[in-house]
Amino acid sequence: MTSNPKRIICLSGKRKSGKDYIAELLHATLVKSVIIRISAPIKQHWSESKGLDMDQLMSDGAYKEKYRAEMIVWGEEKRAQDPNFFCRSAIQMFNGNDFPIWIVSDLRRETDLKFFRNQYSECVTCVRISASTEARVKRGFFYSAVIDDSESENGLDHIQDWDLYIENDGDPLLLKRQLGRLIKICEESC
Ligand SMILES: Nc1ncnc2c1ncn2[C@@H]1O[C@H](COP(=O)(O)OP(=O)(O)OP(=O)(O)O)[C@@H](O)[C@H]1O
Ligand SMILES: C[C@@](O)(CCOP(=O)(O)O)CC(=O)O
Repeated sequence: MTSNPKRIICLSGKRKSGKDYIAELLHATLVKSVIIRISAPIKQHWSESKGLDMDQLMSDGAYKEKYRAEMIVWGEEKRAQDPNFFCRSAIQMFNGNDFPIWIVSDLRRETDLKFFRNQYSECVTCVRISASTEARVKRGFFYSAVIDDSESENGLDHIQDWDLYIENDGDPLLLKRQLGRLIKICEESC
């Protein structure tokens, strides 16, 4: 029987706020961690059914932006049948139960937040990452109503009880200090 996970860090924030960047920084320090990407099963389905490049869909380049709106629609159809489908699939896909620390890199919807807070209430830390529009634009963000006014981007805007907030506007010292708090929480849990 597995006693994992010991700690789950759930990251949320708008696109280009730095969720993946921060997930990677945490993962590099926390040797017993795995990054779980809720979007990965969606991208896997898209790469397989449409012949798209999975590596590019998973990366931070412009390629995935071409397909984002369509992937959102497809994902929402699946979620309407089973809201937790992608959370469960992603945990399985990344072999979550083999790792004590999970870094969930992309909470976007209230159903995602509730899934982790309800299923793993004793060990979950939910983090909201923010970045100025200016910083996000420098990282490749451009406004598109169909994406940026949708639940995928705004589904967690109303949440007030985040366990921790991270400002990721490009100040490396501030970021280091904020990540230090998360790393401590993880180390104390193992
Ligand atoms: N603090 C930072 N310093 C330097 N580069 C950064 C920082 N934060 C993010 N970036 C860069 O900005 C780009 C976008 O960041 P990232 O992919 O982490 O955002 P995201 O929130 O995961 O976006 P998306 O929702 O589109 O996946 C990446 O190229 C990343 O390396
Ligand atoms: C389609 C979608 O999963 C793409 C997310 O890609 P990323 O986390 O921004 O790399 C967004 C969504 O599910 O709403």
